[in-house]
Amino acid sequence: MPQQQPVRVGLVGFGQTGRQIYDLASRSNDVEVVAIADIGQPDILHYLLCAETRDAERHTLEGNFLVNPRFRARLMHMNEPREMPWDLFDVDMVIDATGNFRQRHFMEAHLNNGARRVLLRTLPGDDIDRIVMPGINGGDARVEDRMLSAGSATTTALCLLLHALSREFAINCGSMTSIHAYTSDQALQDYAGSDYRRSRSAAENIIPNSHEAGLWLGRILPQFEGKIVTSALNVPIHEGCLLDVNLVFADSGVTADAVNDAMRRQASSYPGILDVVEDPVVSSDIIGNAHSLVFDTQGTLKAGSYTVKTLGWYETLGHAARLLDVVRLYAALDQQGGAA
Ligand SMILES: NC(=O)c1ccc[n+]([C@@H]2O[C@H](COP(=O)([O-])OP(=O)(O)OC[C@H]3O[C@@H](n4cnc5c(N)ncnc54)[C@H](O)[C@@H]3O)[C@@H](O)[C@H]2O)c1
Repeated sequence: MPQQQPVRVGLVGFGQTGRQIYDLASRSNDVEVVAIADIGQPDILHYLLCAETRDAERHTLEGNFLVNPRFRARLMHMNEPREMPWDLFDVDMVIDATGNFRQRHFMEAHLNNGARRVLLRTLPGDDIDRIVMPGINGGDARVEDRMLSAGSATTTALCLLLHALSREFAINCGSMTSIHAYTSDQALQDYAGSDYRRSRSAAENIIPNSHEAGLWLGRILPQFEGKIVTSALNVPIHEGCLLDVNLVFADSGVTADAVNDAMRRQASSYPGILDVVEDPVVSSDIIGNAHSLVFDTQGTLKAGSYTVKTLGWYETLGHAARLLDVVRLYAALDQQGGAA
């Protein structure tokens, strides 16, 4: 059997998510990051990587290359998708981890420059080929897909909860609030931004925010199209997010214990992706956890006849891990079907 070549990834954006993807790939045996485009200076990007990772000495900067024991990645100081020369690096998948290039025309620019596929770290801004979540709708992926999104960390956590519970119960509708760590697009001090509340200091406030998960849910789980409303509260913590979901069940007999038991049973169907915690954890306990949802059995409460409230934890590391899972999913499809 011929040895399978590592999948070659190009990264756009070496921020929190980009660095997590790079570090995870450097510890894998099947994915290589071969080129990275970012507006940051190479020495600063290397410094940030080393500040956040364990075994920082594994990552060195050699000229314009970030080097680790498994591969070398060319750092490219550029900011326009149409200028990024993916053909020079024989890139299988470009991962956009900036959140800035969610429209089709940006994704087409990466494809025109030689990338075989493009994967967004965020929900898309336009209609694209597929929003893919391994373990949830990975079976729908097609070898001809080119423009992809892995959703977002919050969307994945919500989809996992709905996917797992709907295997055991009928769910009529619900609401989700993500109690979310602040993100780098928020201002530390009050600063005029894209909307009123997001112009207020992230370090000092609980900031109510919209969330697009509900708009795209039907593309991932068609049975929930238009049934779940979604929003966020951005809070002054650096990392660790909490998903608060109220679900209205069709059957009044569904108890909090039944929901917890179902999640305990279902967790084994999503290895490495969904976990269940029985301990009284708080947000900092979840940092470094690569699951996309850690369901909290102590948070489950029943209200009235049909409504059950649930809590679940997640952090961006889980999303970085899922992005690499999508890369692997398409590599396996290419392997089975021959690269299109
Ligand atoms: N981290 C989260 O919890 C979270 C949650 C939801 C959404 N998001 C969004 O996802 C995106 C990525 O998240 P992150 O936390 O990794 O962000 P980040 O700010 O840490 O990283 C973004 C990186 O992209 C680079 N960049 C920006 N514009 C660029 C351009 N034109 N060309 C090349 N590089 C460019 C920046 O220099 C930075 O290194 C952001 O839009 C963020 O708002 C993040």
